[in-house]
Amino acid sequence: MQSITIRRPDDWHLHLRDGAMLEGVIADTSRTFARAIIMPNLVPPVVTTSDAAAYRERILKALPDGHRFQPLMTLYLTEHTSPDDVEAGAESGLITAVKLYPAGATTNSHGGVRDMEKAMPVLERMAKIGLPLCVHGEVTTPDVDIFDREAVFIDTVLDPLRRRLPELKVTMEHVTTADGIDYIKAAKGNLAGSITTHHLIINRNAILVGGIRPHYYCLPVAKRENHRLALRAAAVSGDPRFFLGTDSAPHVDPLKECACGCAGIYTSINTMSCLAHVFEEEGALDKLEAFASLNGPAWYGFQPNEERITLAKQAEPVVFPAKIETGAGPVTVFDPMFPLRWQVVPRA
Ligand SMILES: NC(=O)N[C@@H](CC(=O)O)C(=O)O
Ligand SMILES: [Zn+2]
Ligand SMILES: [Zn+2]
Repeated sequence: MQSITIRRPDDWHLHLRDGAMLEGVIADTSRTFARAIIMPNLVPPVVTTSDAAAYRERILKALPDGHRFQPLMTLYLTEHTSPDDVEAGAESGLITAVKLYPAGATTNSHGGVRDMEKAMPVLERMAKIGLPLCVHGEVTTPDVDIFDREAVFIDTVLDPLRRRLPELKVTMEHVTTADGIDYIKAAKGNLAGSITTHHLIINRNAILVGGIRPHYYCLPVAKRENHRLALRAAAVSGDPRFFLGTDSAPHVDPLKECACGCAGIYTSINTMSCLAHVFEEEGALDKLEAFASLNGPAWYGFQPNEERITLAKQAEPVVFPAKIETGAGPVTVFDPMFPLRWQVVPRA
């Protein structure tokens, strides 16, 4: 049987939500991942250091017995965020990054930033203390086509910001375009990108061909095939600027299967199986560890995990549930549309 052993992976972009949903999903991450950057787009969002401390406690309380997992907390950047609060959070080790959501860009982002000028004092402080900014890189102006929003964000928001504050460390999260990959590769430093599992597997046809399929709808929306291929090439390249951020984003099925469905794909439970498949297909299983376990910690200034996990290739397809049941309701699991054979060997 073929198998591969890598350092325990981390997830550098994860939505755990709160309450019954948090309790229903956390084990799917903590079973496999040692750490994750936790997105702050709750309702209401995690905006202050004390909000983040309280949310961290709720996450730790929801952890199943015997699971060791470190939530890395982020703050949701608003036009009123206090630079001193951010600095205090970073100093204490509680805060790993600050998250920029352009207002209206995605789920629960209405309180995000409208006028970048108003966020400059916080961004300047972050540049000074070396705290990374994570960005949802899409413009929200209605005249920009939804498939172009990432590329236009790079030109009109990200590049001007990086020219103005070259010392600021920026993570372009869930990169979905060749434009994003090229922009990161061309940067002289202080820029990296996370890539999701699902964007390595689906292109926009998955959402629209043969009927509208809400469980393949997420933001940034999946793009054309040439973009998917560019993401794959970057992910399997070993280039330290690219790493895994699953963006696993659970919504209960009724909120996805309706006239105006939420954006988000749930991949926590089968991400490593999907990734091993993708990396094997690309002839790059030897680069899986860099993507899932080494590049992320190096970028965020952590040591890689000492513990290892083993993935074993099974003769028969590995079956994941079509849905998980949570106290908040059922959540459909990402279906990669091919049989999965790689399985994380359970801890002894
Ligand atoms: N990715 C998504 O489609 N949805 C995320 C928000 C986000 O990461 O943009 C969510 O919170 O549901
Ligand atoms: Zn996002
Ligand atoms: Zn996200």
